[in-house]
Amino acid sequence: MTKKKPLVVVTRKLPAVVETRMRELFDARLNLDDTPMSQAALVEAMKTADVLVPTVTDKIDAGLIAQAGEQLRLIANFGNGVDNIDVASAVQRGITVTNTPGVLTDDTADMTMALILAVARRIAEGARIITDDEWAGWSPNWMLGRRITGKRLGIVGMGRIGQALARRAAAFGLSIHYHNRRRLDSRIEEALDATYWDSLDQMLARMDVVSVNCPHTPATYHLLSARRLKLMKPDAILVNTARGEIVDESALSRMLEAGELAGAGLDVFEHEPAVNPRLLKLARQHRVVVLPHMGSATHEGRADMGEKVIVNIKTFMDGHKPPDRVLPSML
Ligand SMILES: O=CC(=O)O
Repeated sequence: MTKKKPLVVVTRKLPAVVETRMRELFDARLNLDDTPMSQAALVEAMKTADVLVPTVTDKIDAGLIAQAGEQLRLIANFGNGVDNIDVASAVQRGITVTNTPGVLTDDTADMTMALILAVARRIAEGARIITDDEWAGWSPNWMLGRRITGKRLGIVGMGRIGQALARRAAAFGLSIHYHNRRRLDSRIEEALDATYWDSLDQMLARMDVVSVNCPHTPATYHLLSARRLKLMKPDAILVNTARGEIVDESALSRMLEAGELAGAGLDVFEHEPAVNPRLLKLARQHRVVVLPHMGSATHEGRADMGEKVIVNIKTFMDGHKPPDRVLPSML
């Protein structure tokens, strides 16, 4: 007798190659027109699915998890960050949670480096000048940015993405500094030629560029608070490709408006897809470069993320521990 295929509800449209494979392996309920699921549709999915595949745009909170049917055993997130899921509530209810680490490391590190360069070298502003037909010709004192070679980069969160950024930034001549919950193994630290700062406050005060690369958890919410942002040098740049909630956006806007910080590059925001109007104004004045949460957005990355989701579901359904299980203790 053939085993009944698990009912897998996917909340958003995924790459075609992923959806095709999901249809072969599972009783897959796909979101073909990619409209984000309503709360009612999410509740229905929780009540009927064996496996839910949400993304960063779905808030799977304790209230929703409390409505899960008995059969829901796995939430296989299409994404690395799991701050959209109340992992502790899920696990308490016997639901396993998985994510997609590793496959978006390089793409996100690339985008972080791109934002550092974009802010320091005024790339978005220069491109706009051309497309708005405002270029009157080259001149020695025009569109001057900041040299990044020889400057100090402070990485907040030295996991996979932080380390991938460190390798890229070193090639651009930046010296590498980091703050992390746990100090890296000395061999890794040496290979990266990275200086560890036990005190985030002290590191912030000495960096020319600060990059946020830690996960968003209750412990990192507003980690870059008004007080900490004020520690940064006025000619420093802040870049965030992790999660908007880690930086106090209002405090950051205030400092940029007051000229207490040179610039910022932001791929993520506190209330996505809404962007703080003050940040938008700053972006129009070219003191901030803003991007619409596209750090991991490559064709290859999305296909790889889908493959990870499939492997997690398949392994779990075959009765084994899925490779990317997330436990509350990891957060
Ligand atoms: O932001 C994207 C992710 O966490 O996968």
